[in-house]
Amino acid sequence: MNIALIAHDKKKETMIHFAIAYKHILENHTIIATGTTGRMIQEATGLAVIRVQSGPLGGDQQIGAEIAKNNMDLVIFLRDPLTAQPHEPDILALLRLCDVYKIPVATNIATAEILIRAMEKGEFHWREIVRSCNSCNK
Ligand SMILES: O=C(CO)COP(=O)(O)O
Repeated sequence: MNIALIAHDKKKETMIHFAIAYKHILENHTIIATGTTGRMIQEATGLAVIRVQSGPLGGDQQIGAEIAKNNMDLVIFLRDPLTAQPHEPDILALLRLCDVYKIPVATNIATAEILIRAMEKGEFHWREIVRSCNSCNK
């Protein structure tokens, strides 16, 4: 499965703790992350991370493009709801695409915990079916 990990600055510490706690799950999947989040996860866990641009420089759009190609199976995007972001349109576009393509998306740590545990239990097998079936996306 392909998992996107993204965190705004005030949520990066939470994301690092999440990545450490669930390293045993994450290491069995392909991790794609925005620039700074990805670097910090790599440094803290040693996990292999595919890094795109930093969010404000287009990273959210790059991950959005993968969603539009139906290449993402889970998006964990720890947003900071209390700080204005210069690239707010990109953030909304990414989340909108998750809805368009029906991608499980967590925007806070509580939902992230539930989704990663569901993945651990093998409850994401339906995503393999959806990905192999183009007409399922219509
Ligand atoms: O801004 C972001 C998501 O909108 C995250 O980008 P960084 O991981 O590069 O900080």
